[in-house]
Amino acid sequence: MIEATPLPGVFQITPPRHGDARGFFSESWNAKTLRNAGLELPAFVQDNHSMSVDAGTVRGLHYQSPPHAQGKLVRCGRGSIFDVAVDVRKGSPTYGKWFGTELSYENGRQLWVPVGFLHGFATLEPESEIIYKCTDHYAPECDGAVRWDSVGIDWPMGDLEPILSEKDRAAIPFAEFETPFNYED
Ligand SMILES: Cc1cn([C@H]2C[C@H](O)[C@@H](COP(=O)(O)OP(=O)(O)O[C@H]3O[C@H](C)C(=O)[C@H](O)[C@H]3O)O2)c(=O)[nH]c1=O
Repeated sequence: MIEATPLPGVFQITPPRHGDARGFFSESWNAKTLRNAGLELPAFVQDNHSMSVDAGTVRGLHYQSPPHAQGKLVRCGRGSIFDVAVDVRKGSPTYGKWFGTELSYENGRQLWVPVGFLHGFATLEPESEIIYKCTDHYAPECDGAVRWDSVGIDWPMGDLEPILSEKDRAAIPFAEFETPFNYED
């Protein structure tokens, strides 16, 4: 159900699915179940849902700086994505290191991305949807972006042409990024 990753603090979570002749039921998030499994997540205050029409859509690498930094619990409701977290906590032993994993409707896997990490994803199928819980509200004045292709992430895009927003096309390279996050926070 809960798997550690090479980035301390980032976890993969796969809630059980109860199948029957109609399909399945799953508690996609249950604070008590996670607490009993040893994972205490901060409170969530906002749910987001985005749909990307084409495979190869890249959203990220994004963050919100303090005082509205966000932890995110990400899942894929339709299709599949390659979801990535990058450690950007000054002083962290894994600073600049990334972890990526496939989240899909099929595998039901989720990724917990704590405060202090960049988050981004690439869609692997058309009309892929992500649904994610955030630990702080949207604060455009705190919104930041780092170029998706400037961290050395091994995106599984194959020959897909990346589709980016204007904001993401104009994002700064990681080498110029000054993180607002500290490891001991
Ligand atoms: C994030 C956000 C956006 N918006 C509005 C602002 C724009 O008018 C529109 C699209 O925003 P944006 O292009 O920033 O959306 P994404 O590129 O999907 O950004 C998100 O994608 C990456 C992967 C993330 O982890 C963040 O949650 C977030 O940065 O939605 C809102 O109204 N509320 C929000 O919380």
